[in-house]
Amino acid sequence: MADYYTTIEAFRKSLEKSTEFRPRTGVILGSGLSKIADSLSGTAIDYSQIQGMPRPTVEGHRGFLKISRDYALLAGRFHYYEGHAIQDVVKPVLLLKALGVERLIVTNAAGGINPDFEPGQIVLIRDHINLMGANPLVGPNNGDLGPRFPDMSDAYSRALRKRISARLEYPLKEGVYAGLSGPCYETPAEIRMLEKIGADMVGMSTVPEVIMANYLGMGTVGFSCITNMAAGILDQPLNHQEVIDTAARVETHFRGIVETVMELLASE
Ligand SMILES: O=P(O)(O)O[C@@H]1C[C@H](O)[C@@H](CO)O1
Ligand SMILES: Nc1nc2[nH]cnc2c(=O)[nH]1
Repeated sequence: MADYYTTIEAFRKSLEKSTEFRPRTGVILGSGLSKIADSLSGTAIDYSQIQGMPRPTVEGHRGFLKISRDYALLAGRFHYYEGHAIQDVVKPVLLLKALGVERLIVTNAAGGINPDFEPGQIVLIRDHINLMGANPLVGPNNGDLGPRFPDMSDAYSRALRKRISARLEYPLKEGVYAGLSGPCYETPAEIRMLEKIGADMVGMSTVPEVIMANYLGMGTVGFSCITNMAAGILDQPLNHQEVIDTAARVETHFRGIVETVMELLASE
């Protein structure tokens, strides 16, 4: 495994110069959702000012950290399909760890497989299926950071999900997120397979981040914004513009949910 301990220490040192905030809650914002970070007060730190932090290359991922007393928001993640090593894909989580974050909210844009879902809907992630073909924990393990064989049976904290559902005015549907490497969207046959193995939505991120967060002992919750129905469900082609447009259309609604959850976690 990459020397994650050294990476976390390097981030800690780099951030010491730019912020004194040490929030307990971290948020990783998915495609087209970075406006949430604009609307919060705090210090903005561009990834270019953080030593060792890669630059995002995908439209909708801007590449800055917004930090306040209670929250650290990352507007920009790294995807395996961009050509980043899987050890770099998890750098946002390592950065949050360096700040002392204990709870993580991950968000993403995803294609809906479950026919009960529709574009624009926000779904609470109950579990995931790792079909990335990679795992950030492969390699020698540093037992000071986490166990060799991490348990993944509560990777999306059941307790936190329960509290979130109780706090929101209406319950969110829950679903299983299948994480594939991308960058192709799926074929209709692949979507039929994913449905059979229990996936409700499909995307190209989140899974490596949640594996790392779970390994490092962060309580994690995740939200998918269903930006499109997955391939073959509707008789229409898929494209990233639709993903960005749908995320933009429901941004205020999504932001309301994420902010409520952030307040809930900060008040504990
Ligand atoms: O970063 P997320 O998972 O929100 O972005 C999804 C997956 C791809 O990057 C992109 C495909 O349109 O949206
Ligand atoms: N893999 C995948 N990722 C997405 N991100 C947003 N929509 C989709 C989709 O349909 N498939």
